[in-house]
Amino acid sequence: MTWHLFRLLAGRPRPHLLLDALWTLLRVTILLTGLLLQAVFDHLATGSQDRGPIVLWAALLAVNEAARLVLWYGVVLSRVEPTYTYTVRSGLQDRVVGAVLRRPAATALRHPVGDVVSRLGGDADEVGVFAIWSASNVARLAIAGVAIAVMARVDAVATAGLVAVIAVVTVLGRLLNGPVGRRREASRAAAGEVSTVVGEAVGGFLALKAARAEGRMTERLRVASDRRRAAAVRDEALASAQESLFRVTTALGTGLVLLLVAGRMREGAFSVGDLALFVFYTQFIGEAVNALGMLLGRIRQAGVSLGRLGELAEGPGEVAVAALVHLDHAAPPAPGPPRREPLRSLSVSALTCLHPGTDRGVRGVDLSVRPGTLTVVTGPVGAGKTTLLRALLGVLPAGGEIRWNGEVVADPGAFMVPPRVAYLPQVPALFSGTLRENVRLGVECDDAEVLRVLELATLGPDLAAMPQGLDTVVGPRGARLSGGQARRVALARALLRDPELLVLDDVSNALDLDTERALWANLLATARTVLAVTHRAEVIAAADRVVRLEAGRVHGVVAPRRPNELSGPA
Ligand SMILES: Nc1ncnc2c1ncn2[C@@H]1O[C@H](COP(=O)(O)OP(=O)(O)OP(=O)(O)O)[C@@H](O)[C@H]1O
Repeated sequence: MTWHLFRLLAGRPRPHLLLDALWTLLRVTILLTGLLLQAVFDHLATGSQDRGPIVLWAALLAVNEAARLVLWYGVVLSRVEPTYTYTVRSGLQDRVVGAVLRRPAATALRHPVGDVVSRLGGDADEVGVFAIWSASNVARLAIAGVAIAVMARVDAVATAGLVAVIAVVTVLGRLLNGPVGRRREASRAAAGEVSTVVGEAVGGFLALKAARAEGRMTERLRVASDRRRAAAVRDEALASAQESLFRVTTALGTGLVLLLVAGRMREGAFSVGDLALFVFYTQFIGEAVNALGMLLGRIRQAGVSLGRLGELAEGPGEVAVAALVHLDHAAPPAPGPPRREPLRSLSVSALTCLHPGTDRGVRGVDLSVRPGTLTVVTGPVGAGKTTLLRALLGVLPAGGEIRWNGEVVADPGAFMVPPRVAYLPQVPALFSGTLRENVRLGVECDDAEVLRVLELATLGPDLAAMPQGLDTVVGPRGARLSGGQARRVALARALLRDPELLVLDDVSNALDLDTERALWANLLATARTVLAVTHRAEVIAAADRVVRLEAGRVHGVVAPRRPNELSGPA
C-alpha cells in the first residue's frame, strides 16, 4: 500500500518538490543557527574584549531567524501547504466519486452512504495530510544527516554514540508499526460505522419520529459510538507510545553526548562552542527522529486510508488502490451518449435476477416489446416487477439474454441509457437546484423545450402556481415539491431525453385520478414505446400487452384492446 501512496504523490511531483525545497531551506537556517552559536560561544570562551564579531554574529542570527519565520509562516504554512494538502484531498475525492459514477449502476455503491461520506472526508484528509508531512520530514531527515556529518567532524565518538541511540529507537519504533496500522484500520472502520448510523438517523428522521423509534436509533448510535471510542483510544494509546519512544531520543542523546565529551572537554579538545553546537544539533536530530517515528506511523495510516478509498472506487485489495492511483495519470473520459437508433424490437429471454443471499427476485422471464406500444408489467406486491425493470436496465446484475433490434446486449447497464432508454424509478431523485436544472440535468436546450416536457408530464398547472417558474428551487435544499410533483419533474427529465423506450415504475403512484388520466393520455398520444409497471386497471386496459408476474415468474401475457376513454389533453 505504501508503494501506491508514493506513486500517487509522484504522479504530480511539482508541488511536493516545491515543498521539499522550501522545507530544506528552512532546515538549512537551523544548521546555520547551530554554526553561528558555535562561533559566538567559542569567541566568548577566548575572553576577547572585541565585541565586533559578536555583534556581527548576533545580527546574522537575527536575520537568519527572521528569514525562517517569514518563510515558515508567510509562505509554507499559510500558502504552499494548505494548497497542496487540499489539492491532494480533493483530487482523491474527485477520482473516487468519478470512479463510482463510471461503475455499472448494479455495483456502483457497495457501502452505506454514511460510510462513503466518512471515507471521502476522513480518509482523503489523512492522505492529504501525509502529502505535506512527507515533504516536511524528508527535508528534516536530509538536513539531520548533514548535521550528523558536521558533528562527526567535531567529535566522531560522541556522534557515533548519538547515532547508535537513534538507531535503537528507530528499530523499536518500527516494530510497533504493524500493530499501529491494525489499530488505525479498526478505528477508521468504527468511525465509518458511526457515520452510517448518523446518516440513517438524519435520512430517516421523520420516519423515526413517526414510529417513535428515536430511542432505538439513539441506542444504536450509543453502541456504535462506544465501539468507536474504544477503538480510537486503543489507536491513540499505541500511536502515542510510539511517538513518546522517539521523543525520549533527545534526552537520551544529550545525556550520552555530555558523558562522552566530558573527558575531551577537560583536555581542551572539545570547545564550549562545540558543546553549544552539539546540544543544539542533538535537539534538532532528536526532533527529526521523533518526526521519523510519526512519519512511519503516518505512512501506515495514509496507506490504510488510500486502501479504503480504493475499495470505494474499485473493490477490495491492492488492485483497487493501483487502479485509484492509475486514475491520476489517465482518468478515462466519461462515455458520450450512444448513437440514436430507432427501436424496432426488444426481446428478453430467460431473464433471471435474484437478490444476493435470497431466492427472491425474478426467474426465467420472457418478454418482448414492439415499437410504439404500451407494455404493462403488473402483479401483486413483491412479485418482482421492479426487479424485472432494474435487471432489464442493467441496474441489477442478471442472467438471460436481452436483444435490442435483434442484437444481443452484452452490457445492459451501459447500453440501456438515453437516447435509447430513459427510466423513471419508483423513488425519483431530485438535486438541489432549480426546476430547469433538474429537468435538463446536463442536456443543452432552451426553456421552450423544458416547458414542453413539463406540459407533457402534466406539470403545467403546477408551474403556473410557482412565482419563480423554471427558476423555482427544488430538491433536497430547495422548496419541497409534493411527491407527485417530484415524480412528474423526474418524468419530464426522462421525456426531455426523447428516449426510444420509456421505462416507468409505478408513475401513477401519488397522482390523483384526473392528473393520472391526463398524463397517460399525453404519453399515449406521443405514440412512444413505453414499458410500465402499474396496478391501475384503466392503464392495464389501455395496454397493447400485459405481463403478469407472480412470485418472480410470468403468469400470463395478454393483449387487451386499447379503449378510447383514455383520450384526453395531448
Ligand atoms: N435489495 C433487496 N434485497 C433482497 N430482497 C429484495 C431486494 N429488493 C427486493 N427484494 C425482494 O425481491 C422480491 C421482488 O421485489 P420487487 O421490489 O421487485 O417487487 P415488486 O413487484 O416491484 O413490488 P412492489 O409492487 O411492492 O413495488 C420481493 O420479495 C422483495 O422482498
